[in-house]
Amino acid sequence: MSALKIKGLSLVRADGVTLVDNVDLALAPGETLGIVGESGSGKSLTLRAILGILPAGITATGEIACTARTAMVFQEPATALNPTMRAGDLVARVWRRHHPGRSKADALTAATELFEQVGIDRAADRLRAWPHELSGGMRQRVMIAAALAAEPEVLLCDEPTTALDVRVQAQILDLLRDLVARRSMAMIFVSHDLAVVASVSERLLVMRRGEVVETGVLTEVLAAPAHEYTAELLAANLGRRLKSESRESRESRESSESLGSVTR
Ligand SMILES: Nc1ncnc2c1ncn2[C@@H]1O[C@H](COP(=O)(O)OP(=O)(O)OP(=O)(O)O)[C@@H](O)[C@H]1O
Repeated sequence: MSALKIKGLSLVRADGVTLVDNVDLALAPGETLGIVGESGSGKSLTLRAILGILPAGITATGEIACTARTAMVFQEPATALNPTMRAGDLVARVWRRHHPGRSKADALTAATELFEQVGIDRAADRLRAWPHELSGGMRQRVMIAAALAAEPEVLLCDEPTTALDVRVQAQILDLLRDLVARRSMAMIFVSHDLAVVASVSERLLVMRRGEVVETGVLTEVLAAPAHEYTAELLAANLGRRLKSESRESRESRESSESLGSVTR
């Protein structure tokens, strides 16, 4: 049984331009699916269609069957968080919406526990922080805590690490992997970055210009991409990794050389 099944989803702009074309997708309970594709390929709109929050003027046709509770983590925690609401209140508010009749005190206790689960230290203090007092990584942890407050069975993540530096990005990816495993939650993770998607996904779906060009088990797609575009993404990714590896080895050589000159 699928937690989510999409059949023939098309999204069309008011002027008749097709933005997403005949997308099929299925997600089993507990499964992680990565959607990769260049900017404008229709990844975000597909997620928005699942949640029923399409921008005005875009019409959907096709079928979306979703029996699971869903919650979304957006790309930009700086703008997605309400600047006039303390971090704890934001999470507590989402929790209360999903636990009607429970007290504000219960909600704050739940928010503290959620902060701890997403690795926010000094959780009780941080509940009172304003978004602008938190780092980008901490803000994204708050957004994840708010999503978890809805107790989702499917977590939808739209470029959740793109605005973060590489070190913090790795921490958030670790956190998501851990949460998905601990909660047996399914996840759809969207990014333009194949390496990022590959680090959290069991299955991969490749989109280009609104169409699905390839889908399959991640390791199989990476080992033998069937579509030229997937092969291009893979080659670009390998190239980038090689470049960053050679930069790291140059930097570590330089730092050991400068260490050598100090000790000499
Ligand atoms: N509100 C909107 N009104 C009209 N067109 C839109 C709207 N939002 C997105 N589009 C168009 O739909 C197409 C798909 O956009 P979408 O945001 O889903 O792409 P994406 O793959 O998520 O890329 P990105 O990572 O840049 O967001 C693009 O051509 C985009 O310009």
